[in-house]
Amino acid sequence: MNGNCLFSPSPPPRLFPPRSIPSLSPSVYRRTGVSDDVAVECRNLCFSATTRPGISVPILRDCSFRIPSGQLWMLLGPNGCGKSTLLKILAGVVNPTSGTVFVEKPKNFVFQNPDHQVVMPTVEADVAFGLGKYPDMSLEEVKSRVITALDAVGMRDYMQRPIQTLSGGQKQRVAIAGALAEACKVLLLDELTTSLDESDQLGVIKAVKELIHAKKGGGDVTALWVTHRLEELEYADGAVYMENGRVVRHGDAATVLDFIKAKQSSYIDQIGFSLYCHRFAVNLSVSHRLIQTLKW
Ligand SMILES: Nc1ncnc2c1ncn2[C@@H]1O[C@H](COP(=O)(O)OP(=O)(O)OP(=O)(O)O)[C@@H](O)[C@H]1O
Repeated sequence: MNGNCLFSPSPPPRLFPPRSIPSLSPSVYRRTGVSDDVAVECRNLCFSATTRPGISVPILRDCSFRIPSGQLWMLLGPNGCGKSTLLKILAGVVNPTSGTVFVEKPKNFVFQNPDHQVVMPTVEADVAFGLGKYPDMSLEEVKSRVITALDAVGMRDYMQRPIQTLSGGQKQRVAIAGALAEACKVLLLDELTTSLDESDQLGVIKAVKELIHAKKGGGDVTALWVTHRLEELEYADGAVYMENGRVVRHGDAATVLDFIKAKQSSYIDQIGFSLYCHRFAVNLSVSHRLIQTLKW
């Protein structure tokens, strides 16, 4: 590899959102009272959006949970329950209305669509791109970080590949490697597998799980993964389940999965009972009409 191909002396202007995100309001993003083995913690977090006519609409209501360091957690819930809003608050892109948030730094946000995040012509240059903000870093250090990060996501053999020749899942892994190269401690991953085929979905989720459990890429990495797919819970250590802006359950993945399945089956039972009642009523009405007709 030719390390000199990684950078021009001054990095090109950034067209896309940075991978490392500055916190908006330090007063709500603090570690006060959070133990050292916790990577993410929210306490009584609320967020309301103000609509055009000036009406305040509650989106997140009193959300509290904590994620231990070095674990992969999933954030689940029905459409519109507030998952993306919560992730944006954790990323520091949106400020909460009240409550406190702690997210270990450096933290990185990986977007749903990798094309919004992979910006350079080759895999190697893309993973190195974020390191351009450390002008004193030697090329050897850059090279070593790029190799370690690509190794962590199983993409080392693709180092010289043009980005446009990669599949969606491979691009996701390159985006994750870019975050790891910057030695991030917390990865915030927004529905990465939504647009991927089944093998790419598994490839990305396994890469994240392996890097967390193998502690590759240097130190403990913690990930929070937003998903709609219940089957992805199988790969998680823990989960947060939301409904209507509230955290309804959080804890180990198996317990949260059991809770969601129980909810689903009670919902199916309710529908079944309603259908049964409906059919019974229809049958009754038909029988009644039949009797009337026969009488006539
Ligand atoms: N700035 C805003 N103004 C008004 N309403 C908003 C705003 N941001 C989010 N919402 C509303 O808040 C609710 C939660 O949105 P959010 O995108 O966080 O949900 P989600 O769980 O990520 O949904 P999905 O699973 O469909 O992606 C939605 O009803 C959304 O319309």
